[in-house]
Amino acid sequence: MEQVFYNSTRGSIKNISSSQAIIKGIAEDGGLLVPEKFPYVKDMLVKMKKMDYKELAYFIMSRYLTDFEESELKACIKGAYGSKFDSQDVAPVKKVGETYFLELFHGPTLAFKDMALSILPYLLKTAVKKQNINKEVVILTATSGDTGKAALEGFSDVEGTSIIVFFPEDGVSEIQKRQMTAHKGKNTHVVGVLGNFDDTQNGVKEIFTDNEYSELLDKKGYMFSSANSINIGRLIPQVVYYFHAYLNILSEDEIAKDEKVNFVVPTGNFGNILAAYYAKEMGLPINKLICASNDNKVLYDFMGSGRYDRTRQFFTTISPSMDILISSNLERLLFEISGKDSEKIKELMALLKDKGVYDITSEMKEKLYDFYGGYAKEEETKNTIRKIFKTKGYLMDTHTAVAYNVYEKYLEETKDDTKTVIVSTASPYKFTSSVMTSIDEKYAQFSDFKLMDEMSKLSGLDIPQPIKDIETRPVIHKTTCPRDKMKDVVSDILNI
Ligand SMILES: N[C@@H](CCOP(=O)(O)O)C(=O)O
Repeated sequence: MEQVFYNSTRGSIKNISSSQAIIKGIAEDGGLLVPEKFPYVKDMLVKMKKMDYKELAYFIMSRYLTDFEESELKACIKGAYGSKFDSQDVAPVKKVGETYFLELFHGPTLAFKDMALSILPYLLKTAVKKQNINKEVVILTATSGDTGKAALEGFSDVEGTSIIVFFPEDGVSEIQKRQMTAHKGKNTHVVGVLGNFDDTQNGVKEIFTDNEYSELLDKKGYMFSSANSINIGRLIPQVVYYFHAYLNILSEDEIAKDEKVNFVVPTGNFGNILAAYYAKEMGLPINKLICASNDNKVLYDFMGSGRYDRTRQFFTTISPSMDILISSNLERLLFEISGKDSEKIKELMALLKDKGVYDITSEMKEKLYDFYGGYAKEEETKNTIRKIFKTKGYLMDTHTAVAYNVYEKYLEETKDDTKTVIVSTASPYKFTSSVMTSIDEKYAQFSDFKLMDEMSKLSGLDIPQPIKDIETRPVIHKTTCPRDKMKDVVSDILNI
């Protein structure tokens, strides 16, 4: 297999191995680590058709994680995609009307983050061993709702690691919050930040790139890594399910060999849709990557104008995992469409930090051709949930509904009849109140927890096992902190 090395988008790191990249999480210059090239596998799609999820995961991931031995990577995959998923298929594709839903919420925390965070702890542990590191790895995570619980689940009681999750105290659903604050695990810490997700993510990134603090940590026997999609070890496992979805539809003869499909991705931090872009670069026949936003439509505006402008009102919406104005992984796309120009990326990221706004060049904008941006207002999201449930009997969560609504607008505008896959990122059970009141306002009188039963009665879907007893689970993690005290909280937790 051809070796693939990793570079920082901002130029300070060149040619490190995949295990080094996974351990690092983010480069010291604040840049993100990217593969130097994309392995091309289009000619092998027919061969891949016969693979189950684990075989496919090995096929794709082994082309990126080239310093992992076959036995090491296979062990990671086996550990990750087993009994914790409630579907044999791991990521089933459901046809609803003429559209396909790629359901990524069958893992232990009911969101797509499980697809990568089930395997990241295994990859990290293997990488640490390969690099002969004998420090405790502290996983710092910022979450707008879903990553946090998936990371806690993945890293709980993993030897040689501890995990600290920061979430916006008032910016997640009740069920998301309880999933995190009631989480058990000796090495886990959960902290509510008195700010929004951008504050939370910026705070974490500042800690990561504080070199003096890293030195202190090093002396005390610790090192940081990330469970967010800034870590390339989060992103690569996500590429797999785009192939899986395509091959699934191909096997069902819904499309012909080499026929292109569209993917519609509810987007916040840009990791999920970037994984689809990586799949396209690897030769997966993709027509459009439809980037769906909620009222925090910074990406929609960017796709249309080439101007990224985070200086705007931040909205707390019913699709909280997408309430983000600084979309981390866009930096990786900018790097690709600039012709891997790290000087340009440094300039744009400095503008983003200092002024909150940057413009890409017209050449870069042309390369956004693969993408289509759209957004759904709150009422549109609610109407979509109600309409699709009433007309097709399919119950979606709020994030998936944003994607579906944007797809309807795309269809209306383009009349594109390419087969389309909606990426369904979370179970409706994580957002019971928003989903149920979309169907009928009468549900507004019940709490999120009580609505789990109502949802089950209405939809005929069983309450997922991992959250059955969530209402009565005691809250263990009660710490909150202002945005500018996050580093102090980390120091307290680590006792340094
Ligand atoms: N939507 C995310 C925000 C963090 O994104 P990530 O993909 O970088 O982990 C969440 O639910 O926490």
